[in-house]
Formats: sequence, structure tokens, C-alpha cells
Amino acid sequence: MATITLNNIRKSYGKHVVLDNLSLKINHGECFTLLGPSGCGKSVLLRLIAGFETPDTGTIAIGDQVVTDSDKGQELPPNDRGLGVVFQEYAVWPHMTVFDNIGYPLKLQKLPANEIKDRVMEAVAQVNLTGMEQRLPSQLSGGQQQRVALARALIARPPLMLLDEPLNNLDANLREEMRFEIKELQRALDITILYVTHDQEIGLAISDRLAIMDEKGAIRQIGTPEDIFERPADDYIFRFMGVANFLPSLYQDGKVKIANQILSASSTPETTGDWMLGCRPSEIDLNRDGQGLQGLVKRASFLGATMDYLVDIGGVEVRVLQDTYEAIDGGKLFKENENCHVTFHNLHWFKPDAELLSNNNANMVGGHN
Ligand SMILES: Nc1ncnc2c1ncn2[C@@H]1O[C@H](COP(=O)(O)OP(=O)(O)OP(=O)(O)O)[C@@H](O)[C@H]1O
Repeated sequence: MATITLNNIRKSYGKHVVLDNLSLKINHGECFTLLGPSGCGKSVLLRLIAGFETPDTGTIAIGDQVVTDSDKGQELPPNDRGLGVVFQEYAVWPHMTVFDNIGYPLKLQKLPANEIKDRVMEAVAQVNLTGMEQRLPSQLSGGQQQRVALARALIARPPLMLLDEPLNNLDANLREEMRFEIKELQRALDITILYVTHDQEIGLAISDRLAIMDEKGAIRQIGTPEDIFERPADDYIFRFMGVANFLPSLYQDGKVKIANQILSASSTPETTGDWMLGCRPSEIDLNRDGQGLQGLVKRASFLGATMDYLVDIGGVEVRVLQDTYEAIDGGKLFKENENCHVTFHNLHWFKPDAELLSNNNANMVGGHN
């Protein structure tokens, strides 16, 4: 079974502790993503699993086999771990054509030439490089080289693939296409994929489960894309997964107050006291019917299909995104300096810890990208 089990991993470089006390289990046949900001330790974790680096403490098992045991000083060499690996540097062999680069793992397995040819041509088509089989890497763009590396890793059909930002050099269309392709291949071949990225959209699109890491290399939440997006464990996750509004709120006597106005809310916090209301810009509505909190439109930007508003609610600024055509149809298009009322849907309540307060001077925090 192509599972990965990490137990109590610590990795430091000099005094810099990148990962500490990290444990994680990745199931057979799942596409699991490590998602976190740049520099949080995702690639280091992947290199430890691949066997290119040694942890200070902890064990790593692939299936039933312990491949790294730092207490016993045991390390299985990378080549014996049964992994397909694509790293950011997408090293392709410069002296070999695209065909030879991709077919190399099969040549090592000494497969017959006609089978190699069929499988290479299939892989070439999967990564959209048909017609370029005889080119050298120097005659390819960065994104094309990245696809060669991906095809070369996939062709050997390893039970477990480690992919470190394998799509980051591709343009938006191709990236979208390739992420579906990776997901399809993973399902069709029943392989396990551990995918590393700082891009939330890719993480949500391809994963069965994700682990969200913070700047300190700690895992904050593990869950399905829906869990992470709809039920964030804390304000860090909520902020990391997209543009977020945070509104200081007081819950008292069964009522929620924001900027001294009473909010009639579909959900309330668990206990009385100060809270932060987290809400996505697309989950806020503006109206002229007097429903919700009173506000003033400070900025109205037409972005084509969406309207992007900045609304002041008694000194608290919130970002609101509305579907332009729905707004036109419903007579709810607003201009700058117009009064409005604001309702909120899908509320998230967070305890206002020091980190949230310090990040929250503008009440609005953008998702990392
Ligand atoms: N060989 C090394 N020596 C010293 N420090 C290192 C080494 N490799 C990584 N680091 C440090 O470990 C931290 C984590 O690096 P890592 O490459 O895992 O980040 P990442 O989360 O993959 O980021 P990105 O998304 O930018 O690739 C960084 O602060 C980096 O500087």
C-alpha cells in the first residue's frame, strides 16, 4: 500500500528549526496537498520523504516499510523508495530529446522498444507536447520542460508521486488543464500523490485532503477542500484561503453588535464577549430595503462580471463582491458615496487573538498567493 506515515519529524538547519514534532498520515490512493506560504517548509518535508535529506528526529514509513529512522540512523536511498518525483527545478537531461527524456525510466526497466514508443507517445499527448518529441530541452520553454519532467515521472507509473509545484511555470490555461490531467491519472492508476503548493486554487481543485501549514512549519488543519474552505479551524486558515473581512463584534444578552449596531445574524458566537466576524466578500449583500447594518459605499469598481465595493460600516471597512448582472436585475447597483444596508451570509466567528488584531487594522486581509 502506498501510504506515507510521518512520525514526530524535526528538521533544522543550524539554529533555524524548519519543522518540529510533525506527524502526518497520507492514505493510499489519495491526492494529498501540503499548502502553505512560501518558505514554510513544504519542500523540505518532501525532500525528507524522498530521502534527499535526513531529519533530526522521527521516522518516515512508506507502506509498511520504515524508510527513515533517525534514532537508528537508518536511511533507504531515494532510488529504492519507489517514488516518482517532480521538483520545482524540473531537471531534465539537456543532451536527450523529449522522447528519450520521457522514455528513460522505461528503458531502465528494459521494456521492448515498441512498448516504450507507445507509452512515450501516450505520455507526450497527456502533457500536450505532441510534435516536439525530437526537440532538445534547450529548444523548449520553461513550462514545456516542466511538462517533460512530469511525463517522465508519470510514465513509470510509480505507486507514489511527490510533486513540488510542478505546474508553476505553466500559463493559466495549461495549468488548469494539467491539474485535471494529474487528478485523472491519479484516479485511473490508483496512485497516491503528495502535492506541494502555495496556490489555494490548485490545492482545492486537486486534493482529496489538504494540510494547511503556517509560517512556522506547523500544520494548522487537515481536511477535505470543503472542510478547509467552509469550516476553517481558525482565522489563519480563513485568511489564507482567500480575501477575508474581519469585523470586530460584541456578543452580549443574546445580541451581536457591530459598530454599535445590532446585527440580526443566522448564527451567533458560542459565548458572550468580544469576537471577530469573518465573512468573504462574495457572501455579503447590499440593499436599499433597510435590512442589516447601515453603511456607506466608499468605493465602487466595475470589474466586468463583478462589482467590487468598499463599504464603511461605522468606521469598519468591508470588501463586498457582487455579481454585476444580478445587481442590475435586482436594482442593486450602488454608486460611490451612496448609503446602503448590509447583510451577511455564512458567518464565521473567531476569537480575536493578538495575531488577528495586529493583522486587522484594515479589517480586511487578502489571501496569500
Ligand atoms: N539546505 C538548506 N539550508 C538552510 N536552510 C534551508 C535549506 N533548505 C531550506 N531551508 C530553509 O527552510 C525553510 C523552508 O524552505 P522550503 O523550501 O521547504 O519552503 P517552501 O515552503 O517549500 O517554500 P516555497 O513555496 O517558496 O517553495 C526556508 O526558510 C529555507 O530558507
